[in-house]
Amino acid sequence: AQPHVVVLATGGTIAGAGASAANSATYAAAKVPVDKLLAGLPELSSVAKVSGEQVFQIASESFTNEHLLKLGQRVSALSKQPDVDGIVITHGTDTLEETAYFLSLVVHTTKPIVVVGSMRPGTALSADGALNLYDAVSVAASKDAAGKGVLVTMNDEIQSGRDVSKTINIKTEAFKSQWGPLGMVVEGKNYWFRAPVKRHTMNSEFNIDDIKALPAVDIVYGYSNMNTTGIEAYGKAGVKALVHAGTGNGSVAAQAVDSLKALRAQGVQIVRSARVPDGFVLRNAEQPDDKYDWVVAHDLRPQKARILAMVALTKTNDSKELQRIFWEY
Ligand SMILES: NC(=O)CC[C@H](N)C(=O)O
Repeated sequence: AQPHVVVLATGGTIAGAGASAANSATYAAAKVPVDKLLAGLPELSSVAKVSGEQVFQIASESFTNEHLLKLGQRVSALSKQPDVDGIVITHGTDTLEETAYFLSLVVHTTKPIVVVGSMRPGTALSADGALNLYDAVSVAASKDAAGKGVLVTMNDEIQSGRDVSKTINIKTEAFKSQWGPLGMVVEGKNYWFRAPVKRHTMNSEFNIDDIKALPAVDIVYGYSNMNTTGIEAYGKAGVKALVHAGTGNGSVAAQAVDSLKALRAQGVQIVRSARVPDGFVLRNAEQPDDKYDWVVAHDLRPQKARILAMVALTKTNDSKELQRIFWEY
């Protein structure tokens, strides 16, 4: 029998519609319902038995923690169904990487989970959504995609949901990872070149089935002439961890160091990340993390560090444990 793939639709440009075929950038996201998306792609029937569910119909910049929890719970429930072989999530590209990383941390399954979006609406010339979705379904339907964590199929590539980020807001070649794609998908066949080594899905100590709420974790951005208003406001608002998107190797302005130390003294976890797109933050370089009891974000960009900090804080508020988790995931 054909593999059964469930497509969970959440909105984004892959469900977008513009006024004319020349509108590649000006259009409304989250318009086309999942049934119509699937009906427009009859080629899927040769790859898998596909069923669709409309979970949300939103632009991904409006995703909240409640959306993450609801989606995670649905993916987890489906992954336990013996009649489901793989799951695809259609998603806006703006925060797609955050959702993909979240799912890779909390869903316990070896079944393929693939998150997919598009850069142009289906109404545009050279729309990319149809092929991206076809690739997502074919990867989700394939046995060789099992146990590789949550994947992202964009632009013929199979990326690790942990590593990949949106790097440009115009071209279809938008999703990149400094560590490279895991493989490519061409005409329904997967070509693998590497596998992730960080803990995910079946090997994660976190499980969506045990997570009822996510703690408040926010991000402050580092820049010259930085002021400390934001740091202090987040502290007053009761944030549980604050991610600092530092300059260079996660460096922190002197006045911000004082504010962050004061927050740490109140029990807030400080996660030192970097605003540069690539590389990774070294512990005790640029700032004495041991002395200040701060955590470094390893190679996670600020928005991904926020996701991991939220998930980790559901289990521990010990800074040494948090740092271990940041090295391992
Ligand atoms: N290319 C896109 O999907 C961007 C559309 C919208 N801002 C979203 O993220 O949902």
